[in-house]
Amino acid sequence: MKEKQTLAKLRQEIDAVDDRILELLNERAKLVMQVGAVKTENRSDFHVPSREREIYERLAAANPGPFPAEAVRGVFREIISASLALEKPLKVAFLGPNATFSHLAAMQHFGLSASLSPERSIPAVFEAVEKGEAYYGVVPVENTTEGMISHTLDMFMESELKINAEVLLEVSHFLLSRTGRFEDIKKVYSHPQPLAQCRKWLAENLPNVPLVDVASTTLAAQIVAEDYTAAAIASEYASSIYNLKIVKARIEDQVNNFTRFLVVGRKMADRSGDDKTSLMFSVRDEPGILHRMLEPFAKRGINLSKIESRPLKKKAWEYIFYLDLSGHISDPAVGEAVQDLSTCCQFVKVLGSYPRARQ
Ligand SMILES: O=C(O)C(=O)C[C@]1(C(=O)O)C=C[C@@H](O)C=C1
Repeated sequence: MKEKQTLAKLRQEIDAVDDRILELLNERAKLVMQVGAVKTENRSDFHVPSREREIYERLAAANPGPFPAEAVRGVFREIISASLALEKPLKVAFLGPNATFSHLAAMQHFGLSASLSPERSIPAVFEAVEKGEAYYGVVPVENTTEGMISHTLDMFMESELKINAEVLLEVSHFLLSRTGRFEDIKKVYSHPQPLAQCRKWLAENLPNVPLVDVASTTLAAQIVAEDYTAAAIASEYASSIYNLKIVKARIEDQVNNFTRFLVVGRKMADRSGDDKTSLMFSVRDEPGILHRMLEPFAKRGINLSKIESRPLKKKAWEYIFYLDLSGHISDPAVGEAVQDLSTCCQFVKVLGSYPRARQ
């Protein structure tokens, strides 16, 4: 009896707090709608990643607890996502179909109030944004075990879209089937990337079972939903959508398997104070060129976090380099270094400056 009374009293207090939270959420929503009206008048961007970063960081620093720090970010991501939808519903294209890791990355970045639309391929995501059918696009660009996803990098050769944000997602692969039993598995379906990322585990645990490449982890889950003798490697989220059992969780060979996604848009993102810039440039294959290329950055103490080269398909012995560096293109040192770089290159293209992702 005593317990019942205590719980009832505490729940009453929780209800009162919830009412206050709701009132404050509406007060906030009204302010955001005023921001939306100002932006409509001035034709400014509704989505401002640098402002969102500022909000998350200010609240993380101000949070006295015991409400967990990671949860503060999740709660505010949804508040901001819903607020932004009040200003203007944000359409975001991603590499589909639904339930792929790009879908999870888009949900992680834009929250559940954004209108997310699956596209068939990486070029189709770029095209949707270029044509204005979507405001942003989300595509994978590299994985910690498998390296760069060259399809995405190659898109920047022709496209004028800019990188507006990066999203880091811990990718965990699940072996899924209808029965959930190891002994029933006669075939394993997945996209080539997850198959590669689970190569060792598959060789040790299912050595004689054929592996079948399909276009996406979602397609693999769909096939397996109809076939009791097959298993799929897909996300945990796919198991709930396609009603599959988990045969084995987390079968990736390397723990801490992260995939990096890019958010592309038509404009350059504002400076947030902790940014990265991505560049692409081409040079002739001649002695000392690598040294000359890196000097403008070393001279100014600019940190380079990635350098990748790919042969230029149209011309033999010429290379395209992709470079990620610390700083925003509007920082004087970064701007000058890029200017210097252009004197020893055939061409330089700034792919975007964007807030550094937090893990
Ligand atoms: O401050 C703004 O520019 C807003 O539009 C408001 C708001 C928010 O909810 O706080 C919403 C969307 C933006 O991406 C950033 C912040």
